[in-house]
Amino acid sequence: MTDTSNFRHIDVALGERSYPVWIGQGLLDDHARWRSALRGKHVLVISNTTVAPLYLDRVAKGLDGLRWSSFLLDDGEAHKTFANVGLALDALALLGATRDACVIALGGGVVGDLAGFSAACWMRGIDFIQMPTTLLAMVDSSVGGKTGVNLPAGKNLVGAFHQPRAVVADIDTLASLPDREYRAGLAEVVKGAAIGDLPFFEWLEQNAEALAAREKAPLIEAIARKVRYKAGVVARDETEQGERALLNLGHTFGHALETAGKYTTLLHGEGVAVGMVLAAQLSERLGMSQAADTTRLHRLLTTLGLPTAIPPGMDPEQLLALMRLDKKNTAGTLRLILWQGIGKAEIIGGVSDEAVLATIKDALTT
Ligand SMILES: NC(=O)c1ccc[n+]([C@@H]2O[C@H](COP(=O)([O-])OP(=O)(O)OC[C@H]3O[C@@H](n4cnc5c(N)ncnc54)[C@H](O)[C@@H]3O)[C@@H](O)[C@H]2O)c1
Ligand SMILES: O=C(O)C(=O)C[C@@H](O)[C@H](O)[C@H](O)COP(=O)(O)O
Ligand SMILES: [Zn+2]
Repeated sequence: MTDTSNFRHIDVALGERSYPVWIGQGLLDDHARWRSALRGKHVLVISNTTVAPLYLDRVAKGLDGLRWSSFLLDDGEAHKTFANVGLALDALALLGATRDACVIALGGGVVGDLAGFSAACWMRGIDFIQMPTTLLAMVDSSVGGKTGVNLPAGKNLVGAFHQPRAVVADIDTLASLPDREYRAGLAEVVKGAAIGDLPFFEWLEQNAEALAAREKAPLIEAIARKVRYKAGVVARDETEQGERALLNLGHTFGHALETAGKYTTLLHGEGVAVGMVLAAQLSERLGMSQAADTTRLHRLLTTLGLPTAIPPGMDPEQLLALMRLDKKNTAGTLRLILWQGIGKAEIIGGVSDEAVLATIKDALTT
């Protein structure tokens, strides 16, 4: 059952489509709570071959009396593909899922993004519930309704905004999460603070060692603060007409680094960590921010055990070409989230290729 002392409830306020984010211990077994978000009789649980053996049984116990099946992805970013969306839709067809069916996404961000997109596509949109099992998915990907898949040409190039009905973040599942994945999740926590919450950034600096050591109290506090921050941004700008783009700090560089490394070199959160440092360095080059802020960002990421340097062997021109396919760009110009210092970010258009290339080349040589 849910341990109430560590329980948090945060709403994503979107009118009739508002939904709760429940954060706590034992939530996968709190069937009455999450079953309240189910409407029909059909459920497809989408997970992967690593997470399902660990946690699917606990979810399955809550599906008594329903018609349900599961669809398991192979593990890894390389499987966040259109082909797998097709197979997930086939699984919904085989189940006979009607419009009141629900998809449950049990896993990290890869599972959540693909499951959410499958739900958005089936019969032009059915319900889904996020059950994130990585730190990154708890603090970021399960909240806000960005769903989608990668193409060989780049990350997340196909997708839809489709909000979940509920987010069930059972932090007990983090016990089995490898350290490297845990640290990658912390990068998206730092991002939220770096964009728009100076007091949170200062709190992270004070609690960095405890967070790196996975201490429970600061961890719950960090998850809740990041989710509350993101929920506010999403409520104000659901479809990224303005402010929401700031959540992309570090991502134009980061996605290019992930794609260039064929998803085997850097995890998403690691790409975001390196990308935030590059965005800070580019901002300095353009006279928008101070070296002292870049140093603080660098120090916090390092204390949390995150990479801050471009992996060896990356080609600056290839990275720039990948950055040109970023969704924030407009005809002919690169638009990036740049940094004005801790807690302040801005979307800037017309960034020159020269400035981006010089930033990447400097980072590769220092
Ligand atoms: N939609 C959004 O707003 C959004 C936000 C951030 C990231 N993303 C996307 O999320 C993805 C990254 O998500 P991620 O970092 O969770 O990666 P992931 O989904 O690949 O999960 C990381 C690894 O941890 C394993 N795992 C998951 N839960 C586990 C557990 N409890 N115990 C043991 N192993 C576990 C997975 O099998 C995988 O190997 C990327 O595709 C990224 O683009 C989306
Ligand atoms: O929720 C958002 O908005 C984000 O940008 C969150 C990011 O951390 C996340 O990686 C997202 O998937 C990036 O989206 P994209 O629009 O750059 O594909
Ligand atoms: Zn991200």
